[in-house]
Amino acid sequence: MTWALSLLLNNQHALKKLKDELDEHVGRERLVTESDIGKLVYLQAVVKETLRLYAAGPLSGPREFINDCTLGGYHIKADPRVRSDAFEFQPERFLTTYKDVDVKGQHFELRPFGGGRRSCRGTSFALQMTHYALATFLQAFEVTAPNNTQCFKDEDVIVDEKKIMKNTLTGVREEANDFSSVPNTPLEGRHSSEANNP
Ligand code: HEM
Repeated sequence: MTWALSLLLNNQHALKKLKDELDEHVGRERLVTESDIGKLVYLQAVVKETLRLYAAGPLSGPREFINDCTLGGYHIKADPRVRSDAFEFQPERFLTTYKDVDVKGQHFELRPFGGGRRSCRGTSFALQMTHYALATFLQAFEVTAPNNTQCFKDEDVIVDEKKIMKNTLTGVREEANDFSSVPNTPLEGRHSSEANNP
């Protein structure tokens, strides 16, 4: 969830596309439900692309091919040109070139949940919850980068993993929570702020 949000904030076009999809398929009169997820194909692509870039549990052993090699009869090139955009956040790849690739262990190029008999038992639950929580959060809140403008490369939102781990483990929050301006219901807040600026 953290990586998905930071990637979306650093790629505002993707954030807009995701919010447009929510507006189109769910609207603003009700909150998204789990039964909407199937229609939200861009949301699914965003989650896949996040899992591709930042595998939450790289337990199967992260690997990097720094030299050309042959493995099990397959020749593997250490050439970044094989997939030049590998480090780019491009959810669209899962709607086009890689549209049939899923994350459930059947496709060897993307296995954030592992594969085979010891693959993750929580795959379906984790995906359902990630889609649902991300969709609900984005539908209900306007998220912006700290400077409240579009992020550009030199001022990207940086996720400090060590700080997140420390805060998660100790339950510490960096900033004091000020809920005074939080509306009663998230959707109400979104509507009222937009009512002033239609
Ligand atoms: C995005 C969230 C998650 C990711 C990326 C993830 C990833 C993984 C990975 C890579 C493995 C090792 C698979 C292997 O050795 O081949 C694993 C194992 C496992 N995961 Fe997850 N997991 C997630 C969420 C969950 C959740 C929510 C649950 C339970 C509700 C869960 C339960 C398990 C269990 C029980 C195993 C051990 C399976 C075994 O060894 O037989 N995981 N997970």
